[in-house]
Amino acid sequence: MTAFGRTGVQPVIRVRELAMAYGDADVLRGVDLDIHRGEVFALLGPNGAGKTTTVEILEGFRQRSGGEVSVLGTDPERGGDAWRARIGLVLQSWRDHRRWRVAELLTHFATYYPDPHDPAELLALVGLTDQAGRQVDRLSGGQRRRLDVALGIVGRPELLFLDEPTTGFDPQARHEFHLLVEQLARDEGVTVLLTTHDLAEAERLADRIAMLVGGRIRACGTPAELAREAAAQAEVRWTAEDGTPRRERTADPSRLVWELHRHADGPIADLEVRRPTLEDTYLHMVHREAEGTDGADGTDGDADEEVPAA
Ligand SMILES: Nc1ncnc2c1ncn2[C@@H]1O[C@H](COP(=O)(O)OP(=O)(O)OP(=O)(O)O)[C@@H](O)[C@H]1O
Repeated sequence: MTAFGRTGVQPVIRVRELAMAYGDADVLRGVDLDIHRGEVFALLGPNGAGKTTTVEILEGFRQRSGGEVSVLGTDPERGGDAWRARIGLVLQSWRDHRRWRVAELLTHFATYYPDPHDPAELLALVGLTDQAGRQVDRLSGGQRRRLDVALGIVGRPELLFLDEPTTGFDPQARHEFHLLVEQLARDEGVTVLLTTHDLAEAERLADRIAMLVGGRIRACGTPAELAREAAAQAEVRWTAEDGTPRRERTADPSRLVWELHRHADGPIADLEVRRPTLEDTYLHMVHREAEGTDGADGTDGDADEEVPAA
């Protein structure tokens, strides 16, 4: 974990009390976020939680109902062409230019930007060199998505929005895409905001993860911090002295292991501690919200906090 939030540098994305209502329906009820330069940040949440709404507000495509938003130092509602050129979008629904050839399309998009990537180099980077002369509508789903990514980054954006980027990727393509995102963040300092339903992808790629549930950020931090905040329980497994397999869930596995050792005559057979996964944490958060047991007490993910409030 880097020292994001402690540098005093203006975050790339700063959101305070963001509210959004569609008619009578409150979708966002006071979202706070700080996302810093070079950070890969994942926004998770159940269907209909408001992830796309949030991202569209940040991209300047949707007008918010309330709150403050700054993206690259500008309110997206007032962002002009120069601001937009600093942002890359990889949307879910890009379906234009079917009859163009891959290299032609990328070269054409490059002309919109002052300092674009070299199209041939970019095709190599996303693994599409062999498809350079192919018509867009002859690409496979995964190849098409790689082209979407190439189009999203051709202008050397400082900030890249990735909306469910690897849907339809095979495992190899997904792996290569993850390497590409890591490279963009690490080598070029690109800030990435990713929405995904793939928890393994979020865990693999993101420096920090925010969980948007019930119109608020319910938790924000590294996967380990989220697990602590959710107090999701670890599972301890062992084989008892009479040979019976045992398992117990606990928030304090080291105490349980210590107790086991205190009462045992020798080593504990097959002892195993399984820490809560991001999926455990996520499901815990979503269930807590559904049951109305979340206090909504202001711990909603001020991303400046290195360790979220317990
Ligand atoms: N233009 C709109 N008019 C009215 N309601 C909308 C509009 N767009 C979204 N909504 C509603 O707002 C809520 C949030 O939608 P949004 O698409 O932001 O969720 P999401 O978290 O991106 O969901 P998913 O994971 O399914 O993509 C949903 O209940 C949706 O029906």
